[in-house]
Amino acid sequence: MRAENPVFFLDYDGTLAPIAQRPEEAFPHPEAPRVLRALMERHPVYVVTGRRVRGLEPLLPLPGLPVVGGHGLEEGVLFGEVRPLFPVDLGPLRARLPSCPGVRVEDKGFALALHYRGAEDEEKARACLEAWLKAVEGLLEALGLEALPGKKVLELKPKGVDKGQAVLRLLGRHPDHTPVYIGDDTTDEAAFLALRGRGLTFKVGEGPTAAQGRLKDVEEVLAYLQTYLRPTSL
Ligand SMILES: O=P(O)(O)OC[C@H]1O[C@H](O[C@H]2O[C@H](CO)[C@@H](O)[C@H](O)[C@H]2O)[C@H](O)[C@@H](O)[C@@H]1O
Repeated sequence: MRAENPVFFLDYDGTLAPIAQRPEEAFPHPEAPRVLRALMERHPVYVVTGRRVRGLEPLLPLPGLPVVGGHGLEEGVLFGEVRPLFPVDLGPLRARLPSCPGVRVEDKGFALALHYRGAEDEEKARACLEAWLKAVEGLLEALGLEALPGKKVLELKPKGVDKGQAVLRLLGRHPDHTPVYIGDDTTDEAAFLALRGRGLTFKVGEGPTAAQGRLKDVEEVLAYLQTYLRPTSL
């Protein structure tokens, strides 16, 4: 399945980079920088990630690559300007962080990611986070925040901002293009739903999804993207 005149929306973790034990160790597939550079010369390309835009720079050395960070909370280009899109105050939540053994806090400024990957007992850490979530329900409501579960992570971020909304905003800038969205996580489902009937969507890996197609792993993602680098037959 290949789109004519595509605009690419690519998730990072689990899509361009295999999942790693810690966020800072999630290096892209060795082919990813070359393929992305070549794609960018031919078509519009955006990375749509839950990470901070700046957080991608040490991993993906592609100056000028457009990135939507924080599931739509900020937008910019790698090694260039980045602008926040929504106001957020996480101060009161920072004062109520959970004390769950093995849970690591990634403070992105506009969102908190509570990671339990690698905890000695991941299930216990997840259950502890659930209990904490119940305890801070009222505070989240008052701050206009919501919890977004991802791969062994629970993210607290402003309500109503998601990759679906982000991708529709970006697509508005490319009205004559066909969106191709590839992602692996539950957080990508909002984009799959938003793009229903408008382009091509691919879920990476197993699990229920609203995407139309499936790619087995990061290796298959790169192989698929490379099909857009071959000359088309006349
Ligand atoms: O939207 P994405 O590009 O998929 O980013 C989602 C989150 O990715 C990172 O966490 C995930 O990947 C880590 C590295 O592989 C892994 O250790 C962790 O368990 C995953 O949840 C990142 O740290 C988060 O900020 C992103 O929101």
